[in-house]
Amino acid sequence: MISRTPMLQGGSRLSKHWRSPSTPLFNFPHRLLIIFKFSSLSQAKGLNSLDEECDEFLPWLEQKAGAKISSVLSIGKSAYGRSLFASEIIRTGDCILKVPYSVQIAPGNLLPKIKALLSDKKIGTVSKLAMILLVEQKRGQDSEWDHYISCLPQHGYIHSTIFWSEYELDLICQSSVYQETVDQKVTIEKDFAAVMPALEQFPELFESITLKDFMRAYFLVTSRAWESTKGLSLIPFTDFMNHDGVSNSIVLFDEDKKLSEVIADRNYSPGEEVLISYGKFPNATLLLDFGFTLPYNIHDQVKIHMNIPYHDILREMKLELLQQHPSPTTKDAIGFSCSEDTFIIKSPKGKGKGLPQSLRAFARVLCCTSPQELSDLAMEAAQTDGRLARRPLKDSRREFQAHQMLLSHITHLMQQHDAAIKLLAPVNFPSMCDTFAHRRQMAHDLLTGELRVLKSASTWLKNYCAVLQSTIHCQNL
Ligand SMILES: C[S@@+](CC[C@H](N)C(=O)[O-])C[C@H]1O[C@@H](n2cnc3c(N)ncnc32)[C@H](O)[C@@H]1O
Repeated sequence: MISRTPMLQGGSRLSKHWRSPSTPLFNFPHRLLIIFKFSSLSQAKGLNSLDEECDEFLPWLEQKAGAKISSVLSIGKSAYGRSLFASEIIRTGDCILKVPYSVQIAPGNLLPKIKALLSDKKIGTVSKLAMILLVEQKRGQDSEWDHYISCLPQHGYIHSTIFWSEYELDLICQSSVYQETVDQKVTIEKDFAAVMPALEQFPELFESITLKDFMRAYFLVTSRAWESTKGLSLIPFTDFMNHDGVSNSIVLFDEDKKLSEVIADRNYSPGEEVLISYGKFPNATLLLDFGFTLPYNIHDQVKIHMNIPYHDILREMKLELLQQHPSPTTKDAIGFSCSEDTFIIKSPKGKGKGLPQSLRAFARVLCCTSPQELSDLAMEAAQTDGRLARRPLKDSRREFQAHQMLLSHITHLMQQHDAAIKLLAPVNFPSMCDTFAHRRQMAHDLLTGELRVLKSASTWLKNYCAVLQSTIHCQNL
């Protein structure tokens, strides 16, 4: 989520931005063991047990910070792994935790000798943070972060698609996540190659660290770090909070007080799992960067690619026209800019159709059949705000053809998604191993979410085409 400003964003009162021992020292009132009342998500998932492995975590972190971090939250286990639970009544607007920057892990924490080796601009901040995790992990109990590092999930609990087998990945080959996963793995491999000199120079710190270890560390960063104006950082304790797609609580950064904090967006009873929003992420992002999906994600979207075919004799002219009149850059849910032939269809909100202007403009250009039609588009752009084919074409017949072409492209994608989803059923086959069943379920969530978005775009296009058809019919009378 990192380089893409995920858990990394926010919007807030503060600065604005974008994840053992057994003595029960816990600040968890014993009465809660008896009076847990679960509701909402935690109830639905039937959860919360005390996390004894983490009993000493909060006292350790508070001691390290020299400050109280939270008096209303306790660490427990939920269906989503570790999580934070209300240990007292929490009311909307309460500040539930404050984590000083001094106990956050940022690339600046790298040992100076390693920092110098990693100064190469090609090595991203995610990889640098990953290196810190690897160094600290290697130091074991000698590490000042041992309490934290030993609480981080191990391989078996990680389900990002970068860890999926080829067979598992094939389940989602209809989704852009497939290619994004391939690309992400290439990036990680390149970064691993780039950090190799550091690994080799300090065998005492990095001996026997494999690409798989590096990938896990990389994933831990993408799934648990936040980006703020001060850069990327892992925020212990805060990163035990799980994601709720409709929560309005986000992690806030107070530059003056040099701390991160979270404000409750609703009331919680003791024992309830306290959730935050990592960002308005579609399942595609949740799956790749965090290794989970939501069964129904209101932020779902579909990335589609459309090209001007090589056999189109107007191809060069069309490309030139599109380059001269670029549409506003398409951004995906996490603010990543998409290339000119990639378009994002979103879940429609309110009256919105979810289809981006840029895609409709592209379709209008694509459907031009003569140089004259193309120069009409250029003229129209010059007469308005300079954007190409932003408004409906004056010629309803051409407008109809462009949207009909879009409709048939989307219909084709729907058929492919539909077929892929059918192959996934039944999702919970008794003989399937847990990991595979879980990943199939996530593939199912991803593809059904994308299909839902495609269907709503298709419905809008059908209606629009029907209106255009009747206009053409009237004009012909
Ligand atoms: C920032 S960490 C949260 C703490 C984490 N549960 C743990 O055990 O340390 C993010 C990870 O929690 C899990 N997670 C968070 N929200 C989830 C959700 N709504 N559904 C399923 N898994 C979730 C995913 O494994 C994700 O990679």
